[in-house]
Amino acid sequence: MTRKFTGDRLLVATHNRGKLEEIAQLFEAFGVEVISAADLNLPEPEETETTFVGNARIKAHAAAKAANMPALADDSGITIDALDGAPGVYTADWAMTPTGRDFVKAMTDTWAKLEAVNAPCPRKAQFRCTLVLAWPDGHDEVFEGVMPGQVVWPMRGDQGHGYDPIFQPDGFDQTFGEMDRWEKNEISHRARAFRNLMHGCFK
Ligand SMILES: O=c1nc[nH]c2c1ncn2[C@H]1C[C@H](O)[C@@H](COP(=O)(O)OP(=O)(O)OP(=O)(O)O)O1
Ligand SMILES: [Mg+2]
Repeated sequence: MTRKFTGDRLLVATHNRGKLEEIAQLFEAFGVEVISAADLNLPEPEETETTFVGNARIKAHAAAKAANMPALADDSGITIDALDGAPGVYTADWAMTPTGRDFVKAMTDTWAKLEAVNAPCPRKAQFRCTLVLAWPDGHDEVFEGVMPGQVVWPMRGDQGHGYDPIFQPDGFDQTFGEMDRWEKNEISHRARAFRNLMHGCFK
């Protein structure tokens, strides 16, 4: 039996503003208010696992225990076919520089890697999201969402966050970076995982 969430406030175990805004907007329609681990000054645990679900579990359980309330974590990233699924769980790491995250650099490097292997077009890729809802007693529920598409160049659009300007979802002419936040939030990997979460853990 899937455990239900019955509160009207939920802790979201993320330090990523872009993600938080999307998750808050998704919950808004259901009357659930979200607070983030960053707002509560909770520490950012190290993501030492090699899978999305493993890292989502680390973040969700750490926050649920620290705040003694249920917590939702999102671990996500892009998998690119011609790069054998990279960057995958290392999507955020590809943006790391000595002075913090630089996604223009990450997108430029990603494109250079695709050119280097002479990847045929379209350069198929998937955005993936794993959501873990964890309770302080150690129970958790896991939900996933995938949005297939292609990596495009040059970057297009200044909406969204992360790798949005180089990801064009299948069935659309715009990149995630060109879509307004409502549009992206209807079709994204995160929206798809969220729908599964609502079916599983909410009434
Ligand atoms: O919708 C998205 N649009 C563009 N890029 C995205 C998206 N969703 C994930 N991404 C990228 C950003 C980050 O480089 C990585 C997630 O890494 P991930 O560890 O799950 O998140 P994070 O470190 O940014 O925040 P936190 O761990 O505190 O939730 O994938
Ligand atoms: Mg992270």
